Amino acid sequence: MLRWLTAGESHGQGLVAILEGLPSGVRVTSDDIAAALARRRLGFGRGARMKFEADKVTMIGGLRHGVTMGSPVAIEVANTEWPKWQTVMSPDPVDAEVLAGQARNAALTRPRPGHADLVGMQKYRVDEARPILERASARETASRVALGRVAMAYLEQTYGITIVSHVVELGTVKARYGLLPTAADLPAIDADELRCFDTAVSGRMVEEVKTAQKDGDTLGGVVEVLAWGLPPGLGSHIQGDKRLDARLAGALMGIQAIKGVEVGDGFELARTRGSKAHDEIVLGDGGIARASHRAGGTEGGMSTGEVLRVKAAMKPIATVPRALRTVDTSTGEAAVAHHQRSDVCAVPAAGVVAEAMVALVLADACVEKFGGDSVVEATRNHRAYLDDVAERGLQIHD
Ligand SMILES: Cc1cc2nc3c(=O)[nH]c(=O)nc-3n(C[C@H](O)[C@H](O)[C@H](O)COP(=O)(O)O)c2cc1C
Ligand SMILES: C=C(O[C@@H]1CC(C(=O)O)=C[C@@H](OP(=O)(O)O)[C@H]1O)C(=O)O
Repeated sequence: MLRWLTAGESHGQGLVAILEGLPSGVRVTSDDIAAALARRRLGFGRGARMKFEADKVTMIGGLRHGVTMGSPVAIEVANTEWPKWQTVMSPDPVDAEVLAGQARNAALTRPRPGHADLVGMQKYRVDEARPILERASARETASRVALGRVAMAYLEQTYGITIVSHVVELGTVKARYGLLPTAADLPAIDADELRCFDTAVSGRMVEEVKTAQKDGDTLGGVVEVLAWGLPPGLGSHIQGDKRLDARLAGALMGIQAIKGVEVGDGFELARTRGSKAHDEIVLGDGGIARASHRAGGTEGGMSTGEVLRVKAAMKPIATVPRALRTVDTSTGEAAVAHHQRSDVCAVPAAGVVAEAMVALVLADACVEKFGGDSVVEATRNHRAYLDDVAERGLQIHD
């Protein structure tokens, strides 16, 4: 079993992340992780903080000379903003007079609709939103992307699995494309830092963000994560919590602001008759084949061996510049929500986080299916399983 955990606040000293259960022999470096973190900062419409803050990565444990040892991988992502916040966010007590002189310490008593502020104040018995928003903030996703990069290295090197995300909807703009059969078919387009594989559509998405920004508004959208090279049989039908689709949905919904998940043609299938909804099993050139790919790569809670396709819907950013109505909890009077600098749109970044979560779930399912304390052992188990499926005439030929 793979286990992961993160800690740290948005304006704290840094984030820490631990991943336990990977075999030895996975090659990954702090540069690989820094590159993954750099991708998460991209996307047109992100706020000023993305420009002036750097993600400083330190590998704390689990690796030696760029190779995992089988021990827990521990990563620190330092917040380079920390010097400005070290009094306000000090873990140790700070003199009240010193704190009073800090503008950053002003009590946040005008909770933002759509963020964790109000319910967090109710639940954790605090009189302002700072202790809540610090952890609710999607800054935390940097630590999950760091772990996801390690999981991706394991998936690529052991099983040849590739994972990619792209933006399929941003505000009212939709991207249209056919099903991409292999990762190699992806055009290498990252237009205007919007990870959308259709340049024309990317341009319209950028305009959508600019217009929202001009209007003092924010945007959400939909990202899709695709994974190639999965073996059949990851996950299981035998218990709800073992189902691969359930595990993917839980992990994607665990990303800040994700409000919907779809596997394959999900919601569209609900509107389609059974005769048109399922992927018929037919005789292809080499043996068994599928006539279509609507299910998105899972059946019965197990990977089918086809391209995995999952979508995640992100609601618009909660910190709306043209601030929304709220109540000032210190006076009990009507007010507008507190607003600081903020992202207008973080959909492409959410795609990078979604990739990381898919990688962690798939890595967990692979560890469960193929075991092995080293990459060599896991690779051998994987090969033997695929050979057996092929010998029994059950391999899918697309
Ligand atoms: C990559 C990313 C960046 C985000 N940036 C912001 C932001 O700048 N301002 C904001 O108010 N919310 C932002 N959010 C959304 C909030 O983190 C989220 O709305 C909040 O944690 C409340 O959780 P909920 O939306 O799931 O209810 C971001 C989310 C993600 C995934
Ligand atoms: C810091 C990151 O995202 C932050 C996520 C976030 C939120 O409320 O979720 C609010 C913003 O923080 P701040 O208000 O300090 O500018 C984003 O910048 C990051 O992704 O690294």
